[in-house]
Amino acid sequence: MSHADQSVNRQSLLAAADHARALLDAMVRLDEDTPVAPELAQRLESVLELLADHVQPVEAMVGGRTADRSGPRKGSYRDRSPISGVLNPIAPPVTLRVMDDHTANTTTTLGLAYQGPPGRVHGGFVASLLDHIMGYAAGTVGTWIFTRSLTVDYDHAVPLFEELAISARVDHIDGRKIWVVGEIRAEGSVVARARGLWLPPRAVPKGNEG
Ligand SMILES: CCCCCCCC(=O)SCCNC(=O)CCNC(=O)[C@H](O)C(C)(C)COP(=O)(O)OP(=O)(O)OC[C@H]1O[C@@H](n2cnc3c(N)ncnc32)[C@H](O)[C@@H]1OP(=O)(O)O
Repeated sequence: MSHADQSVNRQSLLAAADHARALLDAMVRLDEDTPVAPELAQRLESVLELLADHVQPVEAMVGGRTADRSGPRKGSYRDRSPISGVLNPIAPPVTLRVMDDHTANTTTTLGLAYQGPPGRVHGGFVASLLDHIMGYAAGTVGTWIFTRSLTVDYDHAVPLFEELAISARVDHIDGRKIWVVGEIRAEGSVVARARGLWLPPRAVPKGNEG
């Protein structure tokens, strides 16, 4: 495939992911008595049939550099992230900014697919957002790092349909331990805060030393 074709294909994939996001939103808002339910199920089934021969084997997709390379593996691991992956429809629209000063931030607006209590973002997703952005801040210190501990304070309701500003910074480093703080703001006010510990594994997984 030529570069031009690759670029067109990429744009089509991004558009498809956006449609899938819109579909998730429509699914959670559907009237349960809708007469289009049978046609909806049928059309989605035919979309899945279209994709059947084009999805990569899971073995090739699991992990980053630890992935089984025996099958084809095209595309970025980060594009498939459930929090910021542009090709993962469960990821909300998020553009990450990771800075040299060991900080990371983003903004996003969440719809009904992320609802916990009425009108509020689900607490587990609040924690996921913080974990992810804080993980990227920690990732400016070391490549192979994992969340070891995360404590979230839900100070106020995190609203749906309003722009959220999520930010994180490395607070301090103590040997292997990378301590990170993060927060979510809505209309300029802090609505959730977190503190967490990120650590590299004691040994880098075999085959990932480079
Ligand atoms: C590119 C995309 C980035 C997005 C990132 C998103 C974040 C993620 O999803 S990460 C996935 C979730 N996390 C995981 O799967 C991690 C699972 N855990 C592990 O693999 C291991 O526990 C690992 C590698 C983190 C740490 O292993 P290990 O070093 O053996 O842990 P452990 O010995 O228990 O703790 C290390 C140190 O931290 C200390 N510590 C652990 N927990 C705490 C805590 N809550 N408070 C204070 N200290 C603590 C321990 O006391 C120990 O201290 P010391 O070394 O001084 O004795």
